[in-house]
Amino acid sequence: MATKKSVGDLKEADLKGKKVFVRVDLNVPLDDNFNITDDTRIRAAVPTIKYLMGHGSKVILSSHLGRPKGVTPKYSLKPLVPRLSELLGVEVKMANDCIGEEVEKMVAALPDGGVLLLENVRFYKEEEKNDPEFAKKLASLADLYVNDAFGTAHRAHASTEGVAKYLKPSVAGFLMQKELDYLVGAVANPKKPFAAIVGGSKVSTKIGVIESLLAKVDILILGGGMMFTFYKAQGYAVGSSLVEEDKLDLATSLLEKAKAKGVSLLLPTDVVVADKFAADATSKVVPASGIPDGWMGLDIGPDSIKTFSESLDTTQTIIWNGPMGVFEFEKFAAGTEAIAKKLAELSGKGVTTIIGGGDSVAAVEKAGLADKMSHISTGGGASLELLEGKQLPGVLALNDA
Ligand SMILES: Nc1ncnc2c1ncn2[C@@H]1O[C@H](COP(=O)(O)OP(=O)(O)O)[C@@H](O)[C@H]1O
Ligand SMILES: O=C(OP(=O)(O)O)[C@H](O)COP(=O)(O)O
Repeated sequence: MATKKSVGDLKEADLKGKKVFVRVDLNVPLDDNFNITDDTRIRAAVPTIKYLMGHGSKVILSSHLGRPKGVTPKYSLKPLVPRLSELLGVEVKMANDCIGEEVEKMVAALPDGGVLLLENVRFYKEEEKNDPEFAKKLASLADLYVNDAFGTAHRAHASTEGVAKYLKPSVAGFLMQKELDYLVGAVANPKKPFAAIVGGSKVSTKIGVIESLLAKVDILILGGGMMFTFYKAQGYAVGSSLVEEDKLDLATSLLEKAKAKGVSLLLPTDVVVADKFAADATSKVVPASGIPDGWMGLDIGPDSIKTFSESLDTTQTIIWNGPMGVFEFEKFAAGTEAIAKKLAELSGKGVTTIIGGGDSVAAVEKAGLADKMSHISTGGGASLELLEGKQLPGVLALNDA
């Protein structure tokens, strides 16, 4: 992917007094009372917005929230205004729509350095259809386009892709740039030795990532639910653990590929097994080759934690995608927590540690270690696609540097 022009490359004259359409990903979790339960994505959007405010731009913020079908009050962006205002230190104005006359009036009334938040762009079905007329209407509100919505960059929607056709320049925001620097840059040119840790529930959702990383890493550590498909492929009994029967051949071929490429592939040597899939299940540690009938593996065991930690001690760059066990249950969270702690410790020693979105981020946050890592991605699906080596439409649409 060619390097994209960044908001930091624009000159004072490009920004002062200009109306800037900024696509951000403010798709944050809200509880039943509309309280924000995790404001990471709002905080991550702040540097670009503050930069534009500081350069005298009129900032028009656009985002989606959830997956509404038409106008759905539950998915309004209004509950985000107080937190956004607090973080930006200004009173953010809120529009009741994202296009139309009312919105145009509000944009016209914005002072230099002012911020207007448009209502959920997915209230229009045209957004996800990437309808050109709708994209034109969004574009007509502004003079230039900044895309800082990394979490939605894998979607070719009107506000993430279409709008770039009608606004020049179209540039990347600071968050977008940081995500690409780590998830593309650091992975393509890592300080070596380079290790990848891949976990999560299924092999099928991670095949692309494993294959793509096999070409780059020195060490590949596999854990989580997917490990049992690899065990079974090697002839081990797996009890009632999660197995994808139709992926056994694929698991064998991935093991062979790793060997051929000289990648040190580590599978857990011991497993925490449970008598049922529940938080209060009876559990015990068994060797990988000794999973009893009727028991299911829900975490990696202490020997595996030790072996994985020792091999990570030798590395300079680590990327992690997918938990080591069912970390949502306290009893089976030890493996994931230990890996999170190890990465935090190694970050402190100068190792580059990258957490590739999704549940691994939730696990690191649960362990209170988020601020210790080199980079935590704000995108689940988007980071997965990047790690698979795919191009993101929201990035492709931007002007080259
Ligand atoms: N041994 C296991 N058996 C069943 N599910 C597991 C196991 N280990 C991890 N998981 C589950 O995998 C899920 C995360 O998988 P995935 O979505 O692939 O990860 P990520 O979101 O990080 O990419 C978690 O909900 C976790 O409980
Ligand atoms: O939360 C998001 O995706 P993620 O859960 O994969 O990180 C993004 O805001 C994209 O949302 P979408 O998957 O409804 O297009």
